[in-house]
Amino acid sequence: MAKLVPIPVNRPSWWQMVQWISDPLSFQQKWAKKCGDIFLINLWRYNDNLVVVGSPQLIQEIFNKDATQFDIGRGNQIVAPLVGQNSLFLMDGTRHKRERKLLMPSFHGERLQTYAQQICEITKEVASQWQKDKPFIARTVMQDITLEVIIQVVFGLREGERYQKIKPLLAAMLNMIDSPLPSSFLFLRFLQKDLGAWSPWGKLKHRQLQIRKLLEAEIEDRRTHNFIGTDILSLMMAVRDENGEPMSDLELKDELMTLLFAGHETTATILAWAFYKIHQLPEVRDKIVQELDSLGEKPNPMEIAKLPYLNAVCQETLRMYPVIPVLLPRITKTPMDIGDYHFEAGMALMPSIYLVHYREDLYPQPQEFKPERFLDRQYSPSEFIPFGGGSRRCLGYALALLEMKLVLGTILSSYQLALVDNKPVKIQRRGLTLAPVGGVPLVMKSKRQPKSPSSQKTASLIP
Ligand code: HEM
Repeated sequence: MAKLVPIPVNRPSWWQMVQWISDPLSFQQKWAKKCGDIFLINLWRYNDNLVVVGSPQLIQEIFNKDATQFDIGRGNQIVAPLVGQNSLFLMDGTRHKRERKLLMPSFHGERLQTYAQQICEITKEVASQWQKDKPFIARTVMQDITLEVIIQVVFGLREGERYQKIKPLLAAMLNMIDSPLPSSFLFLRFLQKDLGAWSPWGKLKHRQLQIRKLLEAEIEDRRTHNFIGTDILSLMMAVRDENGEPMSDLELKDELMTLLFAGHETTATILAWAFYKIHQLPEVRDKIVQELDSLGEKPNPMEIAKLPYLNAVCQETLRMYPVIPVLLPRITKTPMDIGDYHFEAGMALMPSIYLVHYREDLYPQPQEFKPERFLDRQYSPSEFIPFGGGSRRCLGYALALLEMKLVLGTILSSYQLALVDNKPVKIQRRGLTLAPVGGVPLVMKSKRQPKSPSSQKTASLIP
């Protein structure tokens, strides 16, 4: 049987680019209805061979294929201006494999447990500044927490001049691409012109250079003083590959930028969505709080991380609100067949988190927030893909999930919060990510004491 090819979206490429930047989810929804699970898009002056894939079967085949059959780093040039050319995002083949092997131990196993207490303390410290009945923006506060987590966990920085400087610089750099119009700078390379410190691109590059200088000074300082801490930077400086080679300074700097960039925006955004849904649906909040109370007054952070309903709420939030619209593009190096489809060399395959997570056959009533679906059913690695899959699966997924649960658990057990108003919150592009418009305004109504387990019926906790 002759193989199929993806149906192209029959609109001008400039129109597709505008839609992709301004509202990538509606764009995908509309064209999936017309063309089915897989279609070809052409983004003006960026790439005319992009294939959006919404079928879990095809995505599983893509994940299963040997990574050497695709160029993935090459397809990620869009992040190069933010993280540098020596970032994991931009690597391919054996270089990518080696770098992942060097970085992976910092994000898994027992290492994670050592970060748990820090995450809870940072959360408590930030929340302690809230005043009763005074509104705050959930996304901003979450960014404060997640940036602090990255700075402490990755750099081991808690005080000092470098610490004071790096936080506002990074927040300012990312805030420069916080809505659709400025985000277009990332997609349109001809706009990336450094016309001095006052031009938008010049300003972004200037801030990036300042951050890189701070990172350079930190690495230098550690070398001079032979400092070895428990943070990720210390591990990165100590690891050796199978030939006994350490990571180069350029790699260290670019990977630090990568972790800063990939590790806190995403987690802050998903936490803001979680607070939104939890406070929109009182029954969800009540169930989480009951579950937290069942652990007693001062639970161990790793006990919080194991709570099943809290875990299901995090998964349902990740399902409903994909932080990025599609996974990293996998560019075919040679012509290849996947499922019933044939792809020529040079096609950029983009598994769509959004299309998969809103499939009626997998997630009945996908527009409804129903954490229970994750208690009732086990989803396969290509049916639930908030962190991607295969050889490029998110390096920080375990840290991100742990952070989500600990931040939610720490705050919900000690504070009664409420949404400032009941207006539905829309999704808007923020650089390469998708974030809630307005950032979810919340207000602290009162502090609360966790109830002792004996004063409640734990049997009724889980639906
Ligand atoms: C809720 C939070 C997060 C979400 C939703 C998320 C999502 C993703 C996704 C979808 C990818 C692409 C995977 C693919 O194409 O298969 C990715 C890659 C990556 N993420 Fe995350 N991420 C999160 C948090 C983090 C954190 C906390 C870190 C590190 C501190 C991190 C570091 C990375 C890195 C380094 C990559 C590139 C991996 C590679 O190319 O090999 N992410 N992430």
